[in-house]
Amino acid sequence: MTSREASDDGRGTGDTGTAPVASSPTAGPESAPGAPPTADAVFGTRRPVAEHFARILADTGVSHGLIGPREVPILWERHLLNCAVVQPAFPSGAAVVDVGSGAGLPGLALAIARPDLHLHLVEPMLRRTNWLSATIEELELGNCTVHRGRAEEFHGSLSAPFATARAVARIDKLARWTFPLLRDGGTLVALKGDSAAAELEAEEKALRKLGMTAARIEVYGADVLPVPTTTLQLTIGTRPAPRAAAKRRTERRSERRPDRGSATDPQRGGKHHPR
Ligand SMILES: C[S@@+](CC[C@H](N)C(=O)[O-])C[C@H]1O[C@@H](n2cnc3c(N)ncnc32)[C@H](O)[C@@H]1O
Repeated sequence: MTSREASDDGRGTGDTGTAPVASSPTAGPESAPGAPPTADAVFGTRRPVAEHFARILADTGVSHGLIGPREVPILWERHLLNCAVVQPAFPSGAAVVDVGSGAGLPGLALAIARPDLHLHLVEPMLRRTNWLSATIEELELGNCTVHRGRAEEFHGSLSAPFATARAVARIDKLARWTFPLLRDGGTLVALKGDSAAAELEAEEKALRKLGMTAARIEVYGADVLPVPTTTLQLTIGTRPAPRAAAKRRTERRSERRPDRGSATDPQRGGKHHPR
């Protein structure tokens, strides 16, 4: 991401169209590096689509400021493979919310590798959502939906059994943003790298308060990448329905204060029931 784009959320520009991605008007396309032989093991028959995505990233991904030009030579290892190797974390047919998708990482890499998944790409910046929509169209991906906005804005309206994110926020903040997007028993698969164990240790108490019931660290791609991808996977429990939760809170309160019943409770001695 460029620093200019980092402070520009694109709102209020009135630009709701789809950005062209096939070629950049201002810069010549950077040439995407060829796919390494390991791409076959990760993308299988979808390798040509992954190669097409690599070309788009190297061209309009750079000229639209979604990735830096210095990322181009390392597109496969650092981005496409780094993200797509995580695919075993998701069971067949699962819906996955990618929070802070940016240039479609990990969302589009997963959608390409696994056409059985449905990826919901959540991203607040207009320039990025336009680029994502145009890229999805160009790659003819039928298993992606783009949602423009911050993750918090979708609490209560978007939910899935899985969420994922890479390079978006520390795990405690990410959990606050993503747990409400998970169905009961759902799992956040956060691509974290070396910081996974330290972040979990530092935030475990806070994460349990937020509803985490299990956590594990899984490493993917050791056979295909010089630096494999480390994920922190946090599973949440079953949340009580809002009405049941409110009832339970009321019961707990009156258990704690047995001398204080309701205003019309003869035990309470309120004005409706003078002694
Ligand atoms: C450093 S970029 C990472 C992009 C991509 N995940 C990757 O690994 O290349 C962080 C992204 O998170 C997005 N973001 C920041 N806050 C967010 C929020 N509250 N909800 C959803 N996305 C957010 C930003 O707009 C940006 O695209």
